[in-house]
Amino acid sequence: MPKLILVRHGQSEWNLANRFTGWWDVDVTEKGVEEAREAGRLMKAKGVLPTIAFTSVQKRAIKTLHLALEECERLWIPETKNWQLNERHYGGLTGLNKQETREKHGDEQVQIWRRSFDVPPPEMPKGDQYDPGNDPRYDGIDVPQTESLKLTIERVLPYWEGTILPELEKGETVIISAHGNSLRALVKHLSGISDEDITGLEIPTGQPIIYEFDDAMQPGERYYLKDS
Ligand SMILES: O=C(O)[C@@H](CO)OP(=O)(O)O
Repeated sequence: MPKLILVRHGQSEWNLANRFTGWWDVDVTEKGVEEAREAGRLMKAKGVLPTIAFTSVQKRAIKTLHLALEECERLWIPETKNWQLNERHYGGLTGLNKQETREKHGDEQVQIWRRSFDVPPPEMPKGDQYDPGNDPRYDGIDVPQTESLKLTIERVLPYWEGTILPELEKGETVIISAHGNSLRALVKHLSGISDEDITGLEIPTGQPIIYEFDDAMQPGERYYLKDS
């Protein structure tokens, strides 16, 4: 049965600093490095070994992938990076401290920006210090100025359907190393979670999530590898 492994990057510097991150390219912390390595050790111990890898163009996800693959001795597998697996773009909130933003705008507003299905955060002004628009990795890409989960789904799912799913159909064991909200987008689709219920779903850092696909390429119940 083809298997899909989803892993959110290990703790990032801005997870630790409690700042809205989005497309800003922060590194993993020491704890994040250890979480990533532990994910790889777990895959090795459980014998769930990826044969092909996908990740975003953000170093916290790329490094997590490499650290995990190193631990399970799979650094050699083919790997593709694509911006469509990036974290949701946090718009004008990027760089702000989450607690200070709650104090300024209230808990309810911040929760809407963070977890509502289709309300995007305020747009990032052009030329903002955290605007990745001129970064060469985004050449030829229409970099968004903000994204809701709905907008994130609109660019994650075409990549899933056009590029990743065909690899599973060939029988590959696929690992995707990505981000809290790009993975929420995928899990919403694969587990058929409603627009209302997705607001309550959190994806922990460095914990491999598994889907097994049947002959008709229908995903089973997702589970945490540590619980299997
Ligand atoms: O800051 C971010 O980009 C994300 C992930 O850390 O935060 P949130 O939990 O608010 O979606």
